[in-house]
Amino acid sequence: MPHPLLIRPLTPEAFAPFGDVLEANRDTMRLINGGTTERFHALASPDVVGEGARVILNIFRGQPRRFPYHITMMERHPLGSQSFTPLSGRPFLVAVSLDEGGKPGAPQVFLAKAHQGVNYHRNVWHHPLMALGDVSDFLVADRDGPGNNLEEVFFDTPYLIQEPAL
Ligand SMILES: NC(=O)N[C@@H](O)C(=O)O
Ligand code: NI
Repeated sequence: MPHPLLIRPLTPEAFAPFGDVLEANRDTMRLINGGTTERFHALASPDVVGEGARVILNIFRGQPRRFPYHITMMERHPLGSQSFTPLSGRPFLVAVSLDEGGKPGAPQVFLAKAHQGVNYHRNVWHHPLMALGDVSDFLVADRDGPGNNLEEVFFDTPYLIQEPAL
């Protein structure tokens, strides 16, 4: 029987064990360009390791997930962080897990608003991109370079997510 999961609002505090929330946080704001631009400075810092590693920027075009949705696996990137910033003006789902002896614990699911992105810290368990509603584009900063940067674990019993109330 799948384990049902609740969906929580995405906040910097709740997401802190897993990474950073990318949003126009006034505490980070500095006026630039003669006062014509607000710079929300250093919301996160990409982290890539290994000889020949580099930070790259990508666009991911995600198909919307259908519900009820089963989380059957989680992944992590041991060699680099990975961030997702929505470009299509729609919210999306974020699922992350604490590490339990090298395996992902129960997923924690957050609803990211259309103006919120996330930066998964290096080696943090997360579910692949979960777009909502329609095909959605995301700006993704992650790692390119040699070495295996993907570890996947499949759960014995899936977890169940019901359609989020948007
Ligand atoms: N595989 C890939 O590049 N995407 C995943 O890492 C993901 O988190 O969506
Ligand atoms: Ni990933």
